[in-house]
Amino acid sequence: MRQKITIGTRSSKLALWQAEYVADCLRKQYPDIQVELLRITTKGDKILDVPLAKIGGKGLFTKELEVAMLNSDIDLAVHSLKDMPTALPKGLSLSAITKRFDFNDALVSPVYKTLENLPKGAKVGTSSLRRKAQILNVRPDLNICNLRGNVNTRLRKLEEEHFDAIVLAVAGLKRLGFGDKITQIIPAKICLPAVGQGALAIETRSDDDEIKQMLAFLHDDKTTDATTAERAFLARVEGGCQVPVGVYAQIDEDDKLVVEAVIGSLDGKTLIRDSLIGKRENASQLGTKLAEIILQKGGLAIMQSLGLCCEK
Ligand SMILES: NCc1[nH]cc(CCC(=O)O)c1CC(=O)O
Repeated sequence: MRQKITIGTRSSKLALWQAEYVADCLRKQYPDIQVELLRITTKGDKILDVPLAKIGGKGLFTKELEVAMLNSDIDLAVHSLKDMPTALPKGLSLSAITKRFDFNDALVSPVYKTLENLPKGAKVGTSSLRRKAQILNVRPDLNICNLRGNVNTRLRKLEEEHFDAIVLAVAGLKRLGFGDKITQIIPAKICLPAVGQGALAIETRSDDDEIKQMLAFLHDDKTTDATTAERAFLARVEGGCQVPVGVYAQIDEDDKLVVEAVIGSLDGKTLIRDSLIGKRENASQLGTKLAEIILQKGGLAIMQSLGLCCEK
């Protein structure tokens, strides 16, 4: 067995927390192995002032890490699953998906606390088209303004730029110790999360069987099945975070997989939302099928109006 494992990570506080978390798990599991972090800057980290939807490009936060892995500078990369493109570069695999604890989005609104309580026309910060469309659907009066940057930056801008509320993932806030700033967990019936939100993905070289085996203890079956359906949905609509697409899958009490998803128009007036239930072993087909249904019910027209084609 190898003596040392090098984990590649972005340098944002959230990325470092995630990489440290996996490093600690590995150190506990394999006390004799040295585990190190190597910080790598990605394009997404460099372009901070442009809404992600405008930069486009898949794998904005992952590409440089993948190059390092293919060069064997690092053995694995830790990502938020939601930042992972649905198709990985040749030679790389998703080797473990960790247990998901929090999938929802959160409102941070020190004065008004909840969406319902926000005054008419309140200034709400998010650059996510998914969050924007779903929030406008229930509160068309709100003034949604762009808010980019990592979690710490966004919390700082909440005050500096006088937002009445900002929207962030519960998972990221909690990981960084900002759980107490959350004033409302936005229910999934209002806002479906991004694909894979709240789960960590560990990426390795496809042929590195040793590291894959070493990571097996971090793998969570239920989260993997659920996020497999979510990623299949996204792969079919080819949305990324550039379109208002939300999807959430979970395993119910009968061990069935329940997938819910939405495609929305940018103004939030139209939300095409539906759900499917099926067997866990058919996760991928279930996600694809739900995508077909939602596209057919009007999702395709929305995608086309955005200049995004997903006909297959
Ligand atoms: N887009 C950036 C990003 N990538 C992962 C998370 C949060 C952690 C997660 O969803 O697992 C965040 C911040 C956010 O959306 O608020």
